Amino acid sequence: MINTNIVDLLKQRIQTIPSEDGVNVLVGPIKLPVNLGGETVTFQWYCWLPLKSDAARVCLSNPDTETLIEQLSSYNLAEKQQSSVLVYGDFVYSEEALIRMHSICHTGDIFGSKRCDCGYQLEQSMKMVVAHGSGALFYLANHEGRGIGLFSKAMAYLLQENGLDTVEANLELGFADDARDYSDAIGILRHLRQKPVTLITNNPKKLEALKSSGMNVAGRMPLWGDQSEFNAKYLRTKVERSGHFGEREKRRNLS
Ligand SMILES: Nc1nc2c(ncn2[C@@H]2O[C@H](COP(=O)(O)OP(=O)(O)OP(=O)(O)O)[C@@H](O)[C@H]2O)c(=O)[nH]1
Repeated sequence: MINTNIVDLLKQRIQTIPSEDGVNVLVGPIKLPVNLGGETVTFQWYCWLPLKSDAARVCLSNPDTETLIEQLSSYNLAEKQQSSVLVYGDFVYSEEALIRMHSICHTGDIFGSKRCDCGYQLEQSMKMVVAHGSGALFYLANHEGRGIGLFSKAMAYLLQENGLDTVEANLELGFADDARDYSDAIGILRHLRQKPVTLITNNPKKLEALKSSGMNVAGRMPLWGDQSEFNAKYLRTKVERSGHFGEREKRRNLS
């Protein structure tokens, strides 16, 4: 039996959002002051928990906070990763908002690896959202290595050290070049905002996923930078083999 005060406190910030194959339980907003290039910027942070099949059925038939809290410890969540989103400004009502769907990169985002441009893109896109005045950064935790997972990415790196490019390495290990799915994140985005969004990306697949969901996409903002001898081949492969928009392709206004 959970203390009723605890349940009352949490239930105001917990929502259940139907997804393609279950539900996403969204918790937030939570005030999050962030050090962004030496300045403290306050975001509103939300985290979501995808529940599929049985767990989703239980949650849908009995969507109360007490049941959720009781079941939490059985989900073994520290062994899995949950995605989250940092929201900035008047996200519901602002006429324009910048969105970044950032795929987790343990090596680039946490260690600052220069083999890719992920760490740079993460910090830069947060700065862009803040400078714009309204937007959101989705941090997608089930996207590591374009969906192959961290351990497999480590194996892919070894293959790349022996001459394979990013696409070839993924394929040789039996994966698709890009196995990422955006549907849960898009469901959360649509829950948080209906007005148009501009997506920060060089990846046409992200843009297409958002547009085909019915989301109102006003345009695209490119994000290139932090190029070095260490990531030159990686960046070239993105454009030449994965179909990313090149650096010289102008930002697109889709409206
Ligand atoms: N398999 C694999 N994944 C990588 C490698 N380097 C970075 N990644 C992953 O690639 C993902 C980022 O994808 P990118 O193709 O760099 O960029 P994108 O997200 O498709 O496009 P942008 O929105 O323009 O950044 C992250 O999940 C990284 O972990 C690599 O060498 N091999």
